[in-house]
Amino acid sequence: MLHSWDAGAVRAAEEPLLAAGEPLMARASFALATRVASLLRETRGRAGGSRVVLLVGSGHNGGDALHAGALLARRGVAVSAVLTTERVHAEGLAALRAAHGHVLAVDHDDQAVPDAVAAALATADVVLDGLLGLGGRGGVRGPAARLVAHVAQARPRPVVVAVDLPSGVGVDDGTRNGVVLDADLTVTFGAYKPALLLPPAAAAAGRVELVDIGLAPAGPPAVARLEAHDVAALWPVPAPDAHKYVRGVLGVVTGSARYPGAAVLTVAGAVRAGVGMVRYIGSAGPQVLAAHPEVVVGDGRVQAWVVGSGVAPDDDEQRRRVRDALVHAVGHDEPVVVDAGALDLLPDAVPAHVVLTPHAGELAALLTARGEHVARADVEAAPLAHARRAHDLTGATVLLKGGTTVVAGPHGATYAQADGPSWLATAGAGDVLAGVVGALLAGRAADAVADPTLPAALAAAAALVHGRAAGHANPGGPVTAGDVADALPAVVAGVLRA
Ligand SMILES: NC(=O)C1=CN([C@@H]2O[C@H](COP(=O)(O)OP(=O)(O)OC[C@H]3O[C@@H](n4cnc5c(N)ncnc54)[C@H](O)[C@@H]3O)[C@@H](O)[C@H]2O)[C@H](O)CC1
Ligand SMILES: [K+]
Repeated sequence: MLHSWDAGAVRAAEEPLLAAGEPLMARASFALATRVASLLRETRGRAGGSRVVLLVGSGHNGGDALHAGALLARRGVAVSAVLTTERVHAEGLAALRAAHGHVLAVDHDDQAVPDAVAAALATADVVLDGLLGLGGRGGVRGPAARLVAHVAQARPRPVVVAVDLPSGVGVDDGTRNGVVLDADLTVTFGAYKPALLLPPAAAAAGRVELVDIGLAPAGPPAVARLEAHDVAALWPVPAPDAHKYVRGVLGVVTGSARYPGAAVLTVAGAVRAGVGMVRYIGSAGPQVLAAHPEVVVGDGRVQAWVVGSGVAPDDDEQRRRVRDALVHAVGHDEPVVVDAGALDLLPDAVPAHVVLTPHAGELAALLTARGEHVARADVEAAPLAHARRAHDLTGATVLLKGGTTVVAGPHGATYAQADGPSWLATAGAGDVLAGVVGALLAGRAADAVADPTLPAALAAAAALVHGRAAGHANPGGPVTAGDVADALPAVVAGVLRA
């Protein structure tokens, strides 16, 4: 599992170490310089003779960049530091000067990037972004913002290495504030920060390498990301004496006359993820049976539910069945996945074993219906904040679908899963995901009710398997929702071997 800690927790962890005189910045900058040197060797054959430009802000992040620059300069790299403020880390600047690094400055009042700076950037093999780190508040401003825009537009673009974090991201909430310098590599110190896992900021980080500088953040992580072996530990694997009823029966109230395919796909997700049995309720029975003869059509005892995928707003009969299922599920402590056309039927307050699976537009509508006036773009700009808001307002566990799927549950349980290719953004993929979440809730229904943080972990596990199934179905190319479902058994088997 990848864990990330917010700025407050990282600072709390660093405090006693700094008080004890531990050389944290020396460790960080040494690791940074080592990584940049090996990057230069990979791209240019050797580090000596190459050119590195440091973008330096006022804080310790700039200090890291300056110290790393000094170390690189001593290895024969031509290093130029661009100071974006008069107030930069004094010791780092002295080290760079002593190593014969070149120092340039941008004028606060000058609207343009000075020629000398533009020339250094034009020939740089690597640009080190040391503008803002853990202490960054809001976007990059002033001359630093002009520099970032200049580098972002440069063609060819130099390789960008972010120091600790890409400058301009919201460290704890994963937002992007104005111009952000997209990095190819981020070398981060001591612990992952939430922005390195959360959308949309995480996309700016490129590859992330974590450097151990001796920090041990305490308390629960802010955001986690499951890996295959975590999912293996969560997955309901049948005991040797299992039969279909103990493995979990899933009630599925999805699809409508207008969207029968959604019923077929939700069921496909559930049966291929390994649920014991599916009971389908709705008008798409014939289509479901044609595709999945193992399904039982009609009412009966279930351990968990999936409701709403492909339920058209004008299908009164199916909406009544959804409402009945929701009332039954909440009243009988049965976990339930509430998708698409069922989201507007959600009761005001529900337990955490009710798992909502909206996309950004649906989450905006759900919040707006509860008086928040949120647009889809607001959700996309700050997915975690909105998923958490929806959890706070409803009590439900919220899985927000997107290129990176964010899950927010009780007691701060938060996951960000980025397991699927962009090809997964295809019609019906969400229906399959709802089925996979349902299968996991049915298989671990009693646990999911007893431990309110478990539904979030199960939802994240479903997102991992669903994302990987898309990659497995057709590596590097397009997939249909049906292909994703078909790939599930092999992906689950692979995950269980992890
Ligand atoms: N975590 C650790 O144990 C270690 C961290 N290191 C590095 O230190 C930075 C954090 O340093 P800090 O000085 O606290 O913060 P910043 O470098 O991000 O700079 C803050 C600085 O900038 C000003 N500021 C804030 N927001 C803006 C803005 N939008 N525009 C302009 N200026 C802004 C603010 O007032 C401060 O003066 C961490 O990321 C690591 O890189 C250590 O080197 C190793 C140990
Ligand atoms: K940075």
